[in-house]
Amino acid sequence: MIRFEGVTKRYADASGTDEEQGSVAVDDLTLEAPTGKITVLVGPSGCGKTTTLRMVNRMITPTSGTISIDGRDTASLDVAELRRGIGYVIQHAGLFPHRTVLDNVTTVPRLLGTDKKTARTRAMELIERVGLDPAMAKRYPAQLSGGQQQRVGVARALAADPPVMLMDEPFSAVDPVVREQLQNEFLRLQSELGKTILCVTHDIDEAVKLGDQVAVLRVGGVLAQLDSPAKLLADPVDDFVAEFVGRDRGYRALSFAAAPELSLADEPTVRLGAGADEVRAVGTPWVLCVGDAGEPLGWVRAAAVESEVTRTLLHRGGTVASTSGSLRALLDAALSSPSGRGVVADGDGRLVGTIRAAEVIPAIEARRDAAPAEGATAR
Ligand SMILES: Nc1ncnc2c1ncn2[C@@H]1O[C@H](COP(=O)(O)OP(=O)(O)OP(=O)(O)O)[C@@H](O)[C@H]1O
Repeated sequence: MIRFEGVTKRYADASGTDEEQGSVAVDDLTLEAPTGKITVLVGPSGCGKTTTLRMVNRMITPTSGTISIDGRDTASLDVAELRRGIGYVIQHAGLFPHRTVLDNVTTVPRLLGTDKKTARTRAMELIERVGLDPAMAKRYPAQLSGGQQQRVGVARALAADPPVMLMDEPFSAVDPVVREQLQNEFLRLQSELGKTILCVTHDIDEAVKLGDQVAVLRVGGVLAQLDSPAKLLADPVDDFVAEFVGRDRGYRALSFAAAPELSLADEPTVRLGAGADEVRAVGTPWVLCVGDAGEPLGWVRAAAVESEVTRTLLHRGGTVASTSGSLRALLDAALSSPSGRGVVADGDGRLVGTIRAAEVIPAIEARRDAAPAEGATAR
C-alpha cells in the first residue's frame, strides 16, 4: 500500500522565495493506494497529479507530510533501493533512443545485477506479454509506432518485477483506437500481475475504465473525491466533480452494472449466401446474419437483398452485448441495432438471442430500487 499522509508540495516562486512560501501544487493530501489495485489520479491541468506521482519515487521531495510504502517511510529509504521497487512509465514511453527494444527492457535488471542471459530471456517474455512481436526486439524506438513504444515502456517498467508501478499519462500519446487496445491489454496484464499501481491521467473516461479507485484533484492540489468509478459517476460530491465527471454519467455508470439474466428473444437467422426468398421468408424488415460458428455477423435489410446475402450488404452499426457484460452494453446493443433488437452473444461469441431497449429499462429501474443512494466520500 502507498500511503500519503498530510502531504503538501510547494514550489519556490521564480522570484526565489523559499519553498515554504512558494505556491501550493499539492495541498495536504491524505490518500491510500491499496496493494494490488489501480488508483487513478485525475483532474484538470496543473492540479498536481504529476507532482503527486513523482513524490512517491522521490523525484520530487514533499515540502511536508509523509509517504510510505507498506508502512516504510520513503524519506528514510535509500533512493536507489526505493526506486528498485518502483516501475515508472511516462507519456511517449521515454525510451533510450540509441538502444534497441531488447536493451531498453534489460537495462534496469542489468543495472541491478541480473546476468545478461536471464535478463534477456525475461525481457523477451515481457515483450511478448505486452503484445509485441518478438522480432521487434532488435529495433530501435524510432522504428516503432507510438503504441508499440508505449508497450515497450510498460515492458521496461515491469522488467525488474517491481511491486509498485507509477504511470504518468501512459496511454495519452496514441490515437483513440490504439489507446483502447493498450488499456484493455494493460488491464489483462494487471489481472495477472496484481501490481500496486498509481496512475495519472487527465481523461476521466480513462480514469473510470482503469481505476479500482479514482482520486479527483482540483487545481491547488486538493483532493475533491476518492471513490470507486461507479460511485464517482453515480454520486459526485460537488459541482466541480460533477462537471469534471461529465455528461452522460448516468448512462456511463451502467458500465459498472452487471447485466442480470434477462429473457432473450429467439432470433431467426440466415447465413451468408442465403437467397432473397429465404431472407424474405423470415418476415421482418431486418434479418440477422450469422457465421458458421453461430457468431453474429451483422443485420441485412431484407428489401436490399436482390439475389443473396453478401458481406457488403451487412449493416455493421450494431454492437454485440455479452451475456456476462454490463447493462450499458446491453442497452447499447439495442440502441445501435438497426432492427431495434440488440444482439447478445455468449462467452464464445455465439448468438444467444436479442433484446429490445424497452426490455432493458426495467432491469435498470429494478437496480435503482434495489440500491438506494449512499452518501459520497468527500473531504
Ligand atoms: N518545478 C516546478 N517549479 C515550479 N512550479 C511547478 C514545478 N512543477 C510543477 N509546478 C506547478 O505545480 C502545479 C502542479 O503541476 P503538475 O505538473 O503536478 O500538475 P498536473 O496536474 O500533472 O498537470 P498536467 O495535467 O498539465 O500535466 C502547476 O501549477 C505547475 O505549474
